[in-house]
Amino acid sequence: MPVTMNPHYDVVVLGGGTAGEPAAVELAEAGRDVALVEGRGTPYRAALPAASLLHSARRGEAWETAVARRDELTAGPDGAAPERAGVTVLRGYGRITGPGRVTVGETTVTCDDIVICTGSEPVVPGIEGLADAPMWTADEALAVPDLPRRLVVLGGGGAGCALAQVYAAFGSQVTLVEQAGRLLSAEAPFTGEILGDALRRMGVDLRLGTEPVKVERTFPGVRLWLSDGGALDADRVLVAAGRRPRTEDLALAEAGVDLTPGEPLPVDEYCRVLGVEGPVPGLWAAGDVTGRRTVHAAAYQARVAAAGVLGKRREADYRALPRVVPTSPAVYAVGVSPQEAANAGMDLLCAGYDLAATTRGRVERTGLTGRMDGGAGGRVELYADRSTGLLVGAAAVGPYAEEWMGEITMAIRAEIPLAVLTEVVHAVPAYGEAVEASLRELAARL
Ligand SMILES: Cc1cc2nc3c(=O)[nH]c(=O)nc-3n(C[C@H](O)[C@H](O)[C@H](O)COP(=O)(O)OP(=O)(O)OC[C@H]3O[C@@H](n4cnc5c(N)ncnc54)[C@H](O)[C@@H]3O)c2cc1C
Ligand SMILES: NC(=O)c1ccc[n+]([C@@H]2O[C@H](COP(=O)([O-])OP(=O)(O)OC[C@H]3O[C@@H](n4cnc5c(N)ncnc54)[C@H](O)[C@@H]3O)[C@@H](O)[C@H]2O)c1
Repeated sequence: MPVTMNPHYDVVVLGGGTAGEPAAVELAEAGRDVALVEGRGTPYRAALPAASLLHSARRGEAWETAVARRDELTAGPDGAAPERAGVTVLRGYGRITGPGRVTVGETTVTCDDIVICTGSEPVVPGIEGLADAPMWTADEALAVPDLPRRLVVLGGGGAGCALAQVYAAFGSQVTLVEQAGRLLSAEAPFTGEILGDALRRMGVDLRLGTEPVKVERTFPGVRLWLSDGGALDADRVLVAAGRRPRTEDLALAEAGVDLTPGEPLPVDEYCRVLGVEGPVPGLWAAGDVTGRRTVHAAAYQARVAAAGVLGKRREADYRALPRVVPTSPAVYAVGVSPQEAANAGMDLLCAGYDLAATTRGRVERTGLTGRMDGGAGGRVELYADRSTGLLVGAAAVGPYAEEWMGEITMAIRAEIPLAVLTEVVHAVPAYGEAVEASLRELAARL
């Protein structure tokens, strides 16, 4: 009887989302024989449909037009990029079944290197009755055409705020329930305050410092009882209560990797997976599965891991990774947050400036009745480490803050001295005026 050989690849990339697809393409373009294992028909890209709906809302499009635009964007046109680069795409959920061995359905393949890019999955809180209620996670909401009349959004992190704004902009009556006392609780408090103001102006009912304790189906809708004694009636609940790394298909105990369900896969600065005895040869990871939580972090780690597979030593540097909520106004944060600095015992110097005091702010705040954020305020805050005199973090809220805060990202990453930064001249009218004023204040106080 002939012996059937398992197909062998140089590299198997597990998961073809934001991290996996570019990793596979880069490795194939460098001449490696690559298989990409993807569980879904089309790879998952939550940021894209959410940003598309927010863009449509800003343009004042009808819901049906917005959904059509979202679906067109999510489906293509780059769906075939891996195949074009010569990657073999294996459809189905893959499992690591041994060192250098991946099984997809009935097929087992072997390889020299595995790059794990399995992403994350939504956390659904174990609230009594929630599982039986009409409920979406963000993944489901971003794939269906429905526009609920009354929607409860559970969670006031980036995803909850963005989705609350989407549905409120298209006419749903939205209530957002956040267990912490403020929105975006990991970021500087002013960010959640200004964004909350914008959401309230759009009609979103914010319930902060409370959480559902029980959920009951009330055909055709749902009733939620809150810990503060209140109750809410809605047609649907959208759960945006966080995500956890997806690691259940990774049988890594044999490789000496100590995995706790729901916890990130440990990696070093080269994106090598860490076992109890150090980096595991031939095992790499990138994206949400490592505990990073943004598109750009996933793409960055994918490049670092691909370089490692190709034998180049590229070290990841996370000091200036941006965090973005692309709402109106947008929230942007980079580097150390005030909370992180306090936890680390860092002596943080803070300087800030309101956008309303800039020329552009004064111009734009006149006659705002038709704008989606209703003219909510905006602000920049910059953070320096007093002991080094260097910028270590920043936060901003304002129209397209993610665009005009790029220079601060660069300044943190390149460790540009404040004495140089304060000599940079910004055009007027532009929100860079607020950045310039904050830099001068920091420099004066050092
Ligand atoms: C509502 C929402 C909005 C967001 N908005 C933004 C934003 O504006 N900006 C931003 O930077 N980030 C945003 N994010 C976060 C961003 O989507 C993620 O950080 C990013 O997608 C992570 O990329 P990844 O490749 O690690 O995982 P994913 O993109 O989740 O890809 C993982 C892929 O692996 C596949 N997979 C999983 N397990 C297996 C397996 N065993 N076998 C085969 N395939 C498998 C999945 O099907 C999936 O396609 C948002 C997230 C959400 C939920
Ligand atoms: N624009 C975006 O939406 C955006 C942008 C960048 C990254 N992301 C990423 O997407 C992922 C998902 O975002 P997210 O906002 O769901 O996660 P998150 O962890 O940022 O926020 C979840 C929020 O839900 C709250 N919460 C949890 N359980 C609750 C309960 N039972 N009742 C009330 N509130 C509860 C938490 O207190 C927290 O504020 C994150 O990893 C995030 O970094 C999103």
